[in-house]
Amino acid sequence: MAEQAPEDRATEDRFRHLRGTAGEEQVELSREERRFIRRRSWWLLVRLSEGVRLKLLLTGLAVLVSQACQAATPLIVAFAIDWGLPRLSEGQSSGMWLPGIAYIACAVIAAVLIFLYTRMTAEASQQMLYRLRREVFRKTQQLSLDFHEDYTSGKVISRQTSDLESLRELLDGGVNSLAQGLVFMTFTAASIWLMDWRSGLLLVAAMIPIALLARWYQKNSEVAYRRTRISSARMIVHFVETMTGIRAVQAFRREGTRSRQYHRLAKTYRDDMVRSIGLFGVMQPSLVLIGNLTVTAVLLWGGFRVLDGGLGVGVLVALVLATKRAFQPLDMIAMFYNSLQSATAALEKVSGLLEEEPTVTEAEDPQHLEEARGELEFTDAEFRYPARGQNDAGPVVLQRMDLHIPAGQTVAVVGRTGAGKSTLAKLLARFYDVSSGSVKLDGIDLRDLALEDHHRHVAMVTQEAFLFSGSVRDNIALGRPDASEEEIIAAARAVGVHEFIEALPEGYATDVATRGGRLSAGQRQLVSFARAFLADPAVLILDEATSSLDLPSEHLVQQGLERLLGQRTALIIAHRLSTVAIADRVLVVDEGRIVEDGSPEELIAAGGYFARLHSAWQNSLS
Ligand SMILES: Nc1ncnc2c1ncn2[C@@H]1O[C@H](COP(=O)(O)OP(=O)(O)OP(=O)(O)O)[C@@H](O)[C@H]1O
Repeated sequence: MAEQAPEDRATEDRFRHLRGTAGEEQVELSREERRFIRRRSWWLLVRLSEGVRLKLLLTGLAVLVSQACQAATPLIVAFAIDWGLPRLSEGQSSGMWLPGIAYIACAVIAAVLIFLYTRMTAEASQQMLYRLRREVFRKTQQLSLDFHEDYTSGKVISRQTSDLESLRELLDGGVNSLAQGLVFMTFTAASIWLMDWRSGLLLVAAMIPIALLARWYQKNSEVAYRRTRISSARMIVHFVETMTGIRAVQAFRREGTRSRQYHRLAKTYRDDMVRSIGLFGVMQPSLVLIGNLTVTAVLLWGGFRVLDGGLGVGVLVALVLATKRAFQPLDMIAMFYNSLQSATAALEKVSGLLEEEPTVTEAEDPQHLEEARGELEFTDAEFRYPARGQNDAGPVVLQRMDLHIPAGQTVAVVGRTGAGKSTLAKLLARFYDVSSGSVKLDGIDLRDLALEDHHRHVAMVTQEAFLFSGSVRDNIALGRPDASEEEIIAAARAVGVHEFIEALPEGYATDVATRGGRLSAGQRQLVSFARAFLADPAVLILDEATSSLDLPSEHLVQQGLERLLGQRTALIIAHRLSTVAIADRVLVVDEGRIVEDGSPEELIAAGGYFARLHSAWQNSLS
């Protein structure tokens, strides 16, 4: 698999609890767990760098040469003072122009290379982020419904936004600063060694406390940043949930409670961030202090040696300059380290998400079905909802069901809430696969049917009748973007929504998200019927929720529905008995079993659950 680091089976089993998004909230990790997750994260980065590696190499080279040029400047100063000045005083002009030309050449080369590598880094890092954004989007769209029902859109949003932002900070500026800083420090340190090895020793001594400090920071900030990723995701989840459920929030006056919960989450995030940045706040000044103490030591020791005549003044000036400059990049490196820790925590989460695999997949060698009649068959079909992250699946929701629906039949499914009606629809739409037994369309097991053919032949119109921002026309043509204007209008006419659309401010071109294009629940339902009509599937599944409709529009929807059904096979999760009237057959589902099956008249005559439901409905009408 392209998205996974190559590893053996034993490792796979040992770290099952960290696979994919499982264990995402675990903050403290053992050494081995840490290594496993790190490997996955770095593997992702390596994969993303495909195609830009040459650019990265050239960037590295450009950084190397430009920093060498910059590090050479103190040497040129020393050369100018100790070699150039005496010659100049003897009247030789070469004492001035030789160091002058060398200095200018170094400055120009460095400037040109800095321009080049800044550009190349931006191109390489943006290319990597572009790939990652696309991958995260593609993956989250691909993942089956069980993943989304468990993971929530808030978490996906936090992966796609705040986590990728952390990575952007690192790739955009961080890597550049690190390469620049390291190369600059190495060259400057080398030039110090060349000028005076004793001062070089002081520099090496300074590396000891720096290494200890870095170790301390890494250990602590890793955990701290992991915490910030978790608290940031929780905050975003709460925000997204509140906004998507804003109607319920306002209807039940939950604003205060939701705000208080959000404040708590935002406070935790703030505290986690302060803790992480606080660690950086200790490391950075400590580095500056170590740097300044080293400069003082070089100055003092060098000063005494100048007095003794053991060191030239020019060399001492160059040494102090170089030592000061050698520590300058530490600031940048520390910042890099900080963004590295933050990005690594983000990368852990993103690489986990990319490791997830859809549970509903296409067979290796799928069967094709050009034209479908629409015959459906459930054989010994049992279903449990998968319990993600746990070993056992949930309780049995559908109990070994046998059901045959001939092509063209309209079947209404009724039953108590939680009986398993929607589950039946979800299995037909292949949002899930049965746990055992089979579901077949025209004799082909849905698991063996090519996904494209399944999508073409089986369409589901959901309760929410979701419309995407864009024109009414585009919304109708969702399942068949190549449909002609005439076909779109014909579909709208068929379900009886054409006149209404024509009356909109810009007709079919009206944007459904704008004020003039905002549609009522019934109108949205009709547009979604037109969409399904245009897609022309052999099997239509309707999870209808029309309780919000007033009577006239309910009548309109009813008419639209009848025209939509036509000769298709239809499974209607019926919440209103007026819909059941148009069904050829009614199934009463209870606790995952079909307990009554027959025409509406037969079931009324039989005097069971459906008969009671029907008489209650009759009473409510009279
Ligand atoms: N994603 C899920 N994960 C786990 N259990 C689920 C999930 N969705 C539904 N269930 C459970 O499966 C059972 C059947 O649910 P289903 O949605 O099919 O009922 P329904 O008959 O359509 O109910 P309603 O009329 O209220 O929509 C219920 O007990 C429910 O709690």
